Amino acid sequence: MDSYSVYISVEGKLNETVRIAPSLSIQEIRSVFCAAADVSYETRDVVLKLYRPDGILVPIGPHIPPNSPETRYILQVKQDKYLPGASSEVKPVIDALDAVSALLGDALKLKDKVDKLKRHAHAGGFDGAVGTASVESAAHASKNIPAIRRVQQVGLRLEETVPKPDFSDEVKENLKHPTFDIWQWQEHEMAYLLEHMFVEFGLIELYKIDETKMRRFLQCVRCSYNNNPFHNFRHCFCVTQMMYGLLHVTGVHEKLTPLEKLVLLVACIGHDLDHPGFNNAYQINASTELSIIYNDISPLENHHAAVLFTILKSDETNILSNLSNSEYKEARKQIINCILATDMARHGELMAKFKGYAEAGFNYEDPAQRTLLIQMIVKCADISNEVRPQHVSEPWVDSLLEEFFTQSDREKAEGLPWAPFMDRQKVTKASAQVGFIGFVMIPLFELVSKVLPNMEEPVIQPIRRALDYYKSMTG
Ligand SMILES: Nc1nc2c(ncn2[C@@H]2O[C@@H]3COP(=O)(O)O[C@H]3[C@H]2O)c(=O)[nH]1
Ligand SMILES: [Mg+2]
Ligand SMILES: [Zn+2]
Repeated sequence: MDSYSVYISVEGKLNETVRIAPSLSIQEIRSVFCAAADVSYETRDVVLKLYRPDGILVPIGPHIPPNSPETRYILQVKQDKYLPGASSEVKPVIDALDAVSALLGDALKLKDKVDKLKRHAHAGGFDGAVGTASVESAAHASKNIPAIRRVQQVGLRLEETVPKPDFSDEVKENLKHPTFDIWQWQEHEMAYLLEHMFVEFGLIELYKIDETKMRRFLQCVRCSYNNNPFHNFRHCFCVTQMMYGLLHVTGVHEKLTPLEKLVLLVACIGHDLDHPGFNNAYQINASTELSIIYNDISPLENHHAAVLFTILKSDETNILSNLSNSEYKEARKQIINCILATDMARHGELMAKFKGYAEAGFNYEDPAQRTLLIQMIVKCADISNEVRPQHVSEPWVDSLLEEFFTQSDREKAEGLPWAPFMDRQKVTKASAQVGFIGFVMIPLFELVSKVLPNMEEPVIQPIRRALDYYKSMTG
């Protein structure tokens, strides 16, 4: 198909004509629309919305339906801005974020205890140096962990509370599929779509979750994701939406208990909280505060779970406050299990265990097998970008490589070891994806499809198409 004109009106005022060729990449198509709207193009900060005259959203991709000057689409350009000043909703969120800071700052209180121990030990000839070093690092960490810096800035970063958008039935239905276009939504809209998932699973009613608490919780989560190229709030939304989509296309949501669905939602939402943009290998090799606090054992995943439960510890944002004690205990255990399972260092171990269960005939009656199943669903969702249509998934590869290259550049500059898959001299988009899809994604999704039905057409075939696409790029 040749290139064709698409007629648009920017924000309903300025008329423009853009030329679309199906050979353009999604980034090129977006940049053409940004140029028409006279805004600079940056994937992460700008959300483009294209509406038909009747108000229906048109997906921005290689197959925008042609129109005429009489049926112009309306282009809206949205930017997630953080306005100064606080609405009444903001204060409790700041309080909750303060709690994150206070909890991590608790490490400081340990210092007194260790100082006492040290005096005691010196009297007996014991050198307490090792203990002191780690506690000082923990104290140091409390000042340097990004969540705490953000707490100090949060007054400036929080957006005024925006009323809930009226999502159409079509949007609510699309949300249940892996084809959902995650680029069309601003951050507050993604937060409301997350809220909708709790509603749809009947969890708000069952667990008596207060609407205001839910919104504060999601706002607090949103503020506790960093603006990394890849590990940001939109990634959190993608993972949660894909988990929600997987439950629907496989029908497994009917086999899961409400508590398991609650666990899956909260775990996905919290799974990369406060990710610093540098992976566990960096944390460990650079002896960062996180690696010291967590003794090199999944430092990031432990931190994500700790930040999540700090947010949940504050009554203002505790969406689990009406669970019974035993339900809360179980939910907490399972959420932590799910988040810790996202450390790819444990990939082989979890795959082998699940393979054993799958080959023996998966037993839904066995609690250990159910736990592993929900961990595997979270793992699938976490690495699922290539399940999405190409125009949705491709920008994520650029973002991931940007984050990887920033890390390896820094490792080189700091004299630390770096991984070849993060090295800008060695990696291309195609080589990164051929390896990752072939060796990690396909084995994982095929294994899970031995237990969950109906994955072939909506989930596995798109992954195979992505593999073919990237293979064709390597020539
Ligand atoms: N090359 C490549 N790596 C990915 C992709 N999706 C996820 N990953 C990696 O898998 C990891 C899963 O956990 P993280 O989100 O911490 O970091 C992720 C990336 O390192 C992808 O599409 N391509
Ligand atoms: Mg992670
Ligand atoms: Zn993730």
